[in-house]
Amino acid sequence: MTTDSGEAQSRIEELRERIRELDEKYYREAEPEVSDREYDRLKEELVGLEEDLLGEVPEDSPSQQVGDDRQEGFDSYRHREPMLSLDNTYNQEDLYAFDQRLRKRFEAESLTYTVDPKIDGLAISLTYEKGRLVRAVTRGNGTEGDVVTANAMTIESLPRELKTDHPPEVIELRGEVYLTNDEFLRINEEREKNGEALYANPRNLAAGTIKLLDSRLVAKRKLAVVVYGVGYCEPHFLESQSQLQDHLLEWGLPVVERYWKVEGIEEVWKSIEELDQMRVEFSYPTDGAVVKLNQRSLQREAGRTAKAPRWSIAYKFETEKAETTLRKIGLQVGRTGAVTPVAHLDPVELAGTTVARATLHNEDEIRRKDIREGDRVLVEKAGEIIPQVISVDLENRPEDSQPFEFPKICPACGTELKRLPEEAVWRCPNAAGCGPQVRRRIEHFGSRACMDIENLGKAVVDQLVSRDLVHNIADLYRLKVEDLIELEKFAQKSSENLVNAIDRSRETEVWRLLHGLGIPNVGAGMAKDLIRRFHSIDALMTADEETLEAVDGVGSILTASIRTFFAEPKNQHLVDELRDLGLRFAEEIEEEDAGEKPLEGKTFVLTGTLPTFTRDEATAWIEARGGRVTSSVSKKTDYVLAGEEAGSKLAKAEKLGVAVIDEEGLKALG
Ligand SMILES: NC(=O)c1ccc[n+]([C@@H]2O[C@H](COP(=O)([O-])OP(=O)(O)OC[C@H]3O[C@@H](n4cnc5c(N)ncnc54)[C@H](O)[C@@H]3O)[C@@H](O)[C@H]2O)c1
Ligand SMILES: [Zn+2]
Repeated sequence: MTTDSGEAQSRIEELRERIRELDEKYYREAEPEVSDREYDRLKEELVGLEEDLLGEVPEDSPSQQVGDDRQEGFDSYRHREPMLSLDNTYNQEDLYAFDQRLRKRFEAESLTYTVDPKIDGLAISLTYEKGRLVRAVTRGNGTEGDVVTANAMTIESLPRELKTDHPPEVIELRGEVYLTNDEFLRINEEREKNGEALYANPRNLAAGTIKLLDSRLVAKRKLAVVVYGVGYCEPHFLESQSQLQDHLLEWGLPVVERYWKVEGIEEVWKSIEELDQMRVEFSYPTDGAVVKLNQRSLQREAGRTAKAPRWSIAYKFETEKAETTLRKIGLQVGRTGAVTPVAHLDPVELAGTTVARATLHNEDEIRRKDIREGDRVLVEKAGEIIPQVISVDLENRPEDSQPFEFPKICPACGTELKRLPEEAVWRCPNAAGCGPQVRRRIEHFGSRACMDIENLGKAVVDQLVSRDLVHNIADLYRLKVEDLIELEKFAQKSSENLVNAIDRSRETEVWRLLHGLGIPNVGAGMAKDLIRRFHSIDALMTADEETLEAVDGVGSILTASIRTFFAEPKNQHLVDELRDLGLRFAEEIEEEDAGEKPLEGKTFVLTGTLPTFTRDEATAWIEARGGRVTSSVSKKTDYVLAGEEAGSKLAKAEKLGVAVIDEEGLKALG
């Protein structure tokens, strides 16, 4: 092997690994690390190298696979027809080449196509049997997806029945679940008020929402859907894409705002340009156009690859970019000690706003792109709120430029930074003594989303910390009126008010205290769920992994996060101090719970949708009677409580010979 091909080989390996990593973040966690444009560029590079070096693109390359969105906690369903991805391109030549391939294949002068907006949401398959909606399933790995029927049912515009007297026996329709731009902004604003992390864009928020395990939470976010395709239909009667569009409309389904049926690729191109002009007016985010061969018979003949149909292509619109100079790489210390690099830029206009800062994500990202202070850089904003640095102009790099060395000590307190092997971030471990961390923790603790202590704002916290009056949240409860009078803008009355407000917070709801502790990944909603389940901070502290993971919405990251927090001696000490200071640690438990324990020692697993109980309610009911609920079926499971649409867990129970009961059966046990 020559050095060149050796280099190409190692770049291929590197790209494959990176793409797998980004797929995991995007599809399963709904938290992309880079913009879509940047991801697509990496894929383009990979395909190019694979073609050059190997002569063809191997089927098991991540460039040829449909990203997998399946998650724990859902039953799975096998699509009658696979749900594929689409080949995509950002350039006109590829689009014309697509047309040329098809014309050659069919020996035709010109072909009829449809052009749709490409909605930036997530794909969903909707099965109607005899006209009735029976199932909604995510794309999953293309062959098998997660059943999300209950969540899809919260979508107001999704008809339960097709408006026709002659519905097909079975039809699997394909569409996109999305959030309008307005709803996205509304939810993020609310999250900001509550001190919760913001979502990067509507697509990720929609993807995260459809996968919530509690449909009542889904209902609070107004998901919407648009239907644009068909996977399977019995009997086969649809002859073209345009005929399908007519039926969708007639059946009362929400369809794309506008679609074009045109002759030949020139017309396709014109429609795409027209779409690009008008799409700003659409209520949903779009990132391109989807071109489809109109005739179904030709579609079938054209066939598909493992990843995408050969009769369709997505043309994606470029995102705006701007070039500027990166002056300095700064560091920010967050509430949980994460140290994030930030690019300080010469201000530049981008997509209607002035950009002076851009995120650099983490050390690996800086190294990967070899970003240095003084570089000319390209920044872009692709549906995301925060701009990113996408590349560096290596040719115009100043001669004296130096690679960026990620600092080894905290810029705020000088403590040596730590990086866990499974994490990409460096953290300052000095939670108790690092200025910005201490300030942000105390601010967070006093905020409306936590203890709701009036007048304990940022300016006050800054003074308390810099005057050495407060070093941690427990110190707040030791403050005296005399201490506060010394502060700027404080007098006798206002000092008394603050001391009283702090004092009153001792009695507040327990979830507020839990949220205020600042455990990474535990937001207000999660804190409520945890307290509803465990009733006290102490019970949560001693809960084992299995019990934690059985709580709706708690996965392995959250479990690790909670257990790591309470395992830290400094945090244990803080919790002890708060207890001694008289803060409320436990909710009162209803009478019922103190009574008999007929389910003592019994382990349950829940699956499917129950007729009257939600999952949380069923869990609480079982626990109140001494039983335990866990997440996966094993020989140790005593009962599987199965509702409608129960899937793989039920099958497993039957295989292991575990007793299966329904809600009635459960009530009979208690
Ligand atoms: N930022 C990241 O880290 C990251 C990671 C993985 C994937 N991605 C993004 O996701 C893309 C790959 O995702 P994908 O496989 O879902 O492909 P895709 O989104 O490029 O295209 C296929 C999908 O388009 C959707 N679609 C929307 N409107 C449609 C219409 N009118 N007709 C037909 N289909 C329509 C369907 O859901 C279909 O599954 C990448 O190109 C990239 O942009 C980003
Ligand atoms: Zn520090």
